[in-house]
Amino acid sequence: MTSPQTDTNAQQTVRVELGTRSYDIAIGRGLLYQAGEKIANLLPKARVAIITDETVAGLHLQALQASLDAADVDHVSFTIPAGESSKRFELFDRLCDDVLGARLERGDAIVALGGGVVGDLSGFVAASVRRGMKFIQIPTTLLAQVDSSVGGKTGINSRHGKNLVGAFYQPALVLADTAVLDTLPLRDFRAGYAEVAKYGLLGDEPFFAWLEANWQAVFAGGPERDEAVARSCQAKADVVAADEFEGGRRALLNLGHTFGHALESAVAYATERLVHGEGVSIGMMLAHEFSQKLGLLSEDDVARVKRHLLEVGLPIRIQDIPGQMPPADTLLDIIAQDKKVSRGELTFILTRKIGESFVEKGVDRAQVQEFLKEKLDA
Ligand SMILES: NC(=O)c1ccc[n+]([C@@H]2O[C@H](COP(=O)([O-])OP(=O)(O)OC[C@H]3O[C@@H](n4cnc5c(N)ncnc54)[C@H](O)[C@@H]3O)[C@@H](O)[C@H]2O)c1
Ligand SMILES: O=C(O)C(=O)C[C@@H](O)[C@H](O)[C@H](O)COP(=O)(O)O
Ligand SMILES: [Zn+2]
Repeated sequence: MTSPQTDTNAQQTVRVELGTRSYDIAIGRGLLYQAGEKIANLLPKARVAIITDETVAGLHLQALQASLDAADVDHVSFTIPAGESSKRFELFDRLCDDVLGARLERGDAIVALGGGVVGDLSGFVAASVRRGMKFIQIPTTLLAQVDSSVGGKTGINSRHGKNLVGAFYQPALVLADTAVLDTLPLRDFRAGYAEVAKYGLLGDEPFFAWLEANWQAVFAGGPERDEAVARSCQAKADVVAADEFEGGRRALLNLGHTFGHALESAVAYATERLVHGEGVSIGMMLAHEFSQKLGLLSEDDVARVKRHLLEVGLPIRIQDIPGQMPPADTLLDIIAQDKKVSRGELTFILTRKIGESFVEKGVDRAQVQEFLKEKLDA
């Protein structure tokens, strides 16, 4: 595994190695103010369409616009409503029309300023308009800085399930200004932390142990937060460089998502009930408990995962989601639409030990159904 590089301003860089499509993830406080200069250097004379959401626009859009002005970069801005329900076809359609209406060319750039919703939707617009424009991510949530801005998965949700329409499309640059996380509500910070913990759980027990010892400092800000972001980005960059299109190992990044996505879909992406990172937290707990049920994982490891997710304030049970949940059969039907399904067979990310997850194909539906029933009745 490579390590993040640190420069004299305490900014760190992680490189995603993908041949001619390689790119840097810059991490550090204050990067938003350098965005104009960095974009002008990377894409001289390019025009920029900023896509953001209403909440982020009120907090951080002006700083980005001022930085682009200072670097003489011409820009337009488009704003979408905040929240998961914006990851839908109507907004994709509207944004494509907005970008084409502004007469941006293929060599111009879409800049996603926001969380994973803005990033996933804007990336799909960038992949589609003129068959591919330049794309830059400026992630403003913890989740987007450690996960969604890296690796090129873009797309929208469908009534058939989560992220079912989209494209692999890599950004040309990621600028993660960790100072913008100071305005993030605690609920969204926690949700992003679930994806941070995921990297430890899926493949790096020492990182999980480091999080157990340092999570309070990560939540408080300061150097531990930046370190958690950089280590997470490095973990994701390594996996993506090895398996960009999820032929095998990349599916490990889906730990907790087979259950989690079904839960998000079951609540119709209503973020007042469940946000993605919360679904991942419950899904990771379920994946570890399911691994134990299959005789793969020890009770002690399950208890350790549970203790940490609980101490940071994340939900771990389906019953933690407010309101009525559908029965096991319905959840199983949703899981059957998961993108990892192959020839009708279910795939899950299971675990032998903390930090040793693996991809299991051909998981027996009856066992999943029985497990979900037990969990819903518990
Ligand atoms: N492409 C990928 O690899 C990938 C990885 C993980 C998750 N995702 C997707 O990401 C989405 C979840 O992303 P998210 O958790 O960032 O949600 P989000 O984009 O909805 O952001 C959460 C909330 O935080 C607000 N917000 C954003 N930045 C802020 C800031 N700095 N200060 C104050 N408020 C701010 C937003 O307006 C929103 O209300 C899901 O759709 C999920 O499927 C994609
Ligand atoms: O980048 C990946 O690969 C991931 O699986 C990261 C996940 O955290 C993320 O939620 C992703 O969007 C899920 O991918 P999907 O293919 O299951 O939609
Ligand atoms: Zn995720």
